[in-house]
Amino acid sequence: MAAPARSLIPGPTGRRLRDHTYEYERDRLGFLTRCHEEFGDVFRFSPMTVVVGHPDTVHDLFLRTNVDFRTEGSLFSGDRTPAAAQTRETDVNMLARRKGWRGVNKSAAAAHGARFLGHLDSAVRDSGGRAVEVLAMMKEFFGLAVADYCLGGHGDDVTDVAEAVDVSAKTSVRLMASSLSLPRWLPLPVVSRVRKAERRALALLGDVVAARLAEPVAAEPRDLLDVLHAHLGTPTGAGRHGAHGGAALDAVAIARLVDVVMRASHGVPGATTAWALRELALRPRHLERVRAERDAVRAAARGDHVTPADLPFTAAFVNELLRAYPPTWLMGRWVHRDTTLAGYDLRRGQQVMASAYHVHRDPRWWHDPGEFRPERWLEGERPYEGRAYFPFGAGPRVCFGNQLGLAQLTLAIAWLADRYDVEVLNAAEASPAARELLVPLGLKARFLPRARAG
Ligand code: HEM
Repeated sequence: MAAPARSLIPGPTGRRLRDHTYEYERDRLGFLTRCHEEFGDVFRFSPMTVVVGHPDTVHDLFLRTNVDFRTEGSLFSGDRTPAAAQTRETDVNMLARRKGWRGVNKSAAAAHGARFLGHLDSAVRDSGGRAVEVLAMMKEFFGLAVADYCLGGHGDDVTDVAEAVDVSAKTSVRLMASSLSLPRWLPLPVVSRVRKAERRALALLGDVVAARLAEPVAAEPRDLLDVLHAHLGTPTGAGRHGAHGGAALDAVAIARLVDVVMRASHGVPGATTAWALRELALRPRHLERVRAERDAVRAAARGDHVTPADLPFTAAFVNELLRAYPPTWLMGRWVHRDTTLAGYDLRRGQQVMASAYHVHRDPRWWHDPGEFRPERWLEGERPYEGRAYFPFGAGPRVCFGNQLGLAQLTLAIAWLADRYDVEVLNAAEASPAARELLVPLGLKARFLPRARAG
């Protein structure tokens, strides 16, 4: 017989919540490391926040999402009945996954891949050899790239949407980054700014969606919008997760889904590219291998036609970046109904967090986790025990763009290393900053064209 669940979760005591929050805000990674060492794989950070650190528990949490746990719905949808809005968003999201997965990952990704490096080329050229903030530059570039993937083409309307989503995501960061949950309905100036930016992004997106829906359905989807267009009118609640009748997929739901995709990926691949440039600057032997691999493809007379499969070292380098510096380092779920996890009782409304950063560096599951070693991914065996690697999350809400993200990162890093000498001005100082994403804060670089680029 299973042991009864315990209700008392260990954790720092004796101080008021505010003190722990202060300590956490001063050094988020260090605070969680210390709690983990002292209290083990399940600890309480505040009465409403629990942190889990064992990979099996993390996966249990992820796999039970949409049933016992929920991801946060759109915070800023303007809807005052969050539960209903969340159910609707979950249904639409799950429908897009069921119907669009194949198209999203193959046909639309191939069409997008052909345009992707052109966007990167313009972004780097625009910097004109001047020192730039790498994070800002890469965030903007990937924002445009994801807009292209979702909406296709280079039209001004797509650029306007990318900019509006960028403003909306940046405005909301102040709320999202707060470790204290603010009631979203409070009439605070920051909440109304967030809502205004969100409404503008949705209005622009609505125009692009309406224009596309007026066209005939494309035979081969060129982008995510084509995939969704083909399923206009499909009931969203018909699947396993839609227990609420499921209104038909309509233009509003499509615009919101595209908005979610663009906002969920905001800054994420950009952060990993910034880490890549920092690591390549600190470890020239990795740079040499990335370049040698790209040269080998050229020598095999395939010129510029290169796929991630041609670049195994660069792909391993990307895996190692996502291990050592997972951009979405802390993932959370809300308890949707009273339940148990890892033998502890949880109450509806509590939040459960899992740190990929800590699991990815736990010596119980990894050899030499402190070493940055891409080769570990090329040695034949999986380089970790169990389920100790989850830079994209897992379960029904696993990252929507995981394959796309890996392909984009591998190609972008190989392309940059091949075409440019990237002079990083402060690689050693830009150490991990655990904000809403894990980033090398303040990283600056100059992109100088290489004489020998092909
Ligand atoms: C370095 C690349 C990327 C990383 C590391 C990453 C990571 C993640 C993570 C950790 C989650 C949360 C998963 C969970 O809670 O279980 C997530 C969600 C998501 N990602 Fe990504 N992501 C990346 C790129 C992208 C791209 C390029 C797109 C868009 C095409 C994208 C779209 C999404 C969406 C829509 C969600 C929300 C899924 C949902 O709530 O159902 N991501 N991503």
